Amino acid sequence: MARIGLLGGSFNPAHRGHRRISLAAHRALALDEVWWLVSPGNPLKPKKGMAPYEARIASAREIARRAPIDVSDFEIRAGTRYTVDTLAAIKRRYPHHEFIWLMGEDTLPDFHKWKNWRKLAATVPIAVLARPSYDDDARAARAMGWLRGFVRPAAKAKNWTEWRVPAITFLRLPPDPTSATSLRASDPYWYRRFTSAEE
Ligand SMILES: Nc1ncnc2c1ncn2[C@@H]1O[C@H](COP(=O)(O)OP(=O)(O)OP(=O)(O)O)[C@@H](O)[C@H]1O
Ligand SMILES: O=C(O)c1ccc[n+]([C@@H]2O[C@H](COP(=O)([O-])O)[C@@H](O)[C@H]2O)c1
Repeated sequence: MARIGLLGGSFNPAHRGHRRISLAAHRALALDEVWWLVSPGNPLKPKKGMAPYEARIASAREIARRAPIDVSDFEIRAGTRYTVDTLAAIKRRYPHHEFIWLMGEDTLPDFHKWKNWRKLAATVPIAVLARPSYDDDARAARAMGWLRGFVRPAAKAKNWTEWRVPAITFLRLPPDPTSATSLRASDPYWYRRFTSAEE
């Protein structure tokens, strides 16, 4: 049974923060691998400003080099956009793997807007990864009203495969302030490096 952490994201572009949190989660959760699921399009984010898929996946491959991280276009192949659908499809496709959903603290305040988020939380355990300056918002998140009853101690996080779902744990990882938003602000045309000249 391979133990896989799934980090879904826009990766617009991928950055050092993604790599650091993935490596820290790899250790904290005793994972075999982290899979970066590069999203064809986050249903809650505007399309405007989203670089081509090809560039986002290429940037992810560059950042993930020589790490136990696999960059995946699973959502393109499965035709899924919503995480709850992706998780159902990935569990069907890999019945012998154990999966845990990884998400940064900044995604928790909007988690109650995700499609069937309670069902999602009942599909795989969730590990929330610390992100500088987002911890108060995360604790106060609307979804936490329901999820609070399912919190598991980070000290026992390596036992996640034994948890009955829903289960959510908060990992206090070394903080990394990097964000794709600030990278785009300093280099709006970053994706040109990754797209073919003909385009
Ligand atoms: N520095 C970081 N610390 C903790 N979690 C992070 C960090 N950067 C990204 N994440 C998490 O990784 C996942 C994918 O993030 P995403 O690709 O949206 O990058 P981002 O930097 O948050 O992008 P943007 O600034 O465009 O919103 C999300 O769950 C996000 O919370
Ligand atoms: O399923 C949903 O309704 C849903 C709504 C918003 C975001 N997500 C997922 O959350 C992950 C993080 O997205 P992002 O754009 O913040 O990097 C990515 O895998 C998205 O597909 C999923």
